[in-house]
Amino acid sequence: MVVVSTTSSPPMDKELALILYQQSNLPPLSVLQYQTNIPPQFIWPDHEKPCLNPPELAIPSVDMGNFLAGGSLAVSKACEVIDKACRRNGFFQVVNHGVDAKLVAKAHEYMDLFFGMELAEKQRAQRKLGEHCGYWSSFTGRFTSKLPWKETLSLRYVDDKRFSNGVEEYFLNVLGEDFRPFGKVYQEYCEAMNALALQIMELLGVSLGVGRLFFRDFYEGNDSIMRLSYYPPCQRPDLALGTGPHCDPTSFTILHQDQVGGLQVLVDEKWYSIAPNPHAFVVNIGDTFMALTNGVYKSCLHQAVVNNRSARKSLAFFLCPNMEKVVTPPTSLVSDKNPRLYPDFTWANLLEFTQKVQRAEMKTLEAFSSWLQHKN
Ligand SMILES: C=C1C[C@]23C[C@H]1CC[C@H]2[C@]1(C)CCC[C@@](C)(C(=O)O)[C@H]1[C@@H]3C(=O)O
Ligand SMILES: O=C(O)CCC(=O)C(=O)O
Ligand SMILES: [Fe+2]
Repeated sequence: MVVVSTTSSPPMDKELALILYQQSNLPPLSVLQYQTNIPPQFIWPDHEKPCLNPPELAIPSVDMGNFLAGGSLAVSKACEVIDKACRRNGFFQVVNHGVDAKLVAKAHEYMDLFFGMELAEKQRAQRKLGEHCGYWSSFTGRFTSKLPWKETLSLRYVDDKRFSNGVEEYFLNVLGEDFRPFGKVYQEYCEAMNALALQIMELLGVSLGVGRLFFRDFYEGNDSIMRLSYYPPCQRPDLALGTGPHCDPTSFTILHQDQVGGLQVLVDEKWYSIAPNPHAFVVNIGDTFMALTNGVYKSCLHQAVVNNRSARKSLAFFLCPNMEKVVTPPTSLVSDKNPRLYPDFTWANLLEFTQKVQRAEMKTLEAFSSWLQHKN
């Protein structure tokens, strides 16, 4: 069933509307954003309906400036904050991170340009079924219910000299020479995120007592995902969700959200919002790192809500291990008292699970573990 209210929509090319209707039964969000009658595919069940005005989370801040300056007292202070946050819910933010504010601003600017393009142009980078990179929007996706109110562009970033210009080349190969400036900005942004991610890994190694280089080395050659998310306004933010409740299946995420706000996290069964801070990156532990620490550091349920006033953007760098690396916790984190919680796996296994078997939601790690054990 399609619910199309024609009252407040801007005009749309009739031929395009027809093609889209035939393909998916859903008009694109550029049309739906004006409608109060939203298609049922976007309406989330009652127990997952968005919480619109939750209290703000007092998110712990880690000053990377002190760490970068190299003082050992500063490192142990930062690690104390990280350890406490990661044992509890896996969310903290980093400030004085050394990433150029102009680069972050450019990355947002180019998102406006990309998502503002004609649909057919964006679809030249269409993400294929079962793959995790490319342009994606709900009406072209693999799901039919609990659709997220967003469009995304996901890019693969590999920390390997052999793919040193991989992001830039993606734009050139898929979208053409005119997109070189996009490629350059996101190449540079991914490199900055990778450098920051490896620094945070050093802090995580110290805070878990496994040594400063343990995780840093593990994530060398990482095969990560850079995702640009664009959330158009929605006339029924009480019914729809930009990104539904989930734990990131990845290792950790470094997120920059714009000033609009919409990121929420579930702590002790209650939703809290994470206020935008243009100078900070929000970091959250994902399921892969939770497994790598044998459950000591937690991944935590979060979501992104939408609003009826303005579009929202976020830039997420999902750090992932190299596809071949076996995710197995260091021996110091396993004992009779703390037996293994998850089987050994590779990121290739978990990625396959989220792309071909079950969408990442709540309890993905448990579902994945039993799928893997039955598969082998
Ligand atoms: C490997 C991934 C799958 C998702 C993108 C990255 C990391 C986060 C995952 C995701 C965002 C979790 C919520 C559901 C999802 C389908 C989405 O809303 O986009 C997930 C991504 C995905 O499967 O594409
Ligand atoms: O856009 C956001 O603020 C968060 C999105 C998110 O959690 C994700 O893409 O995994
Ligand atoms: Fe997430």
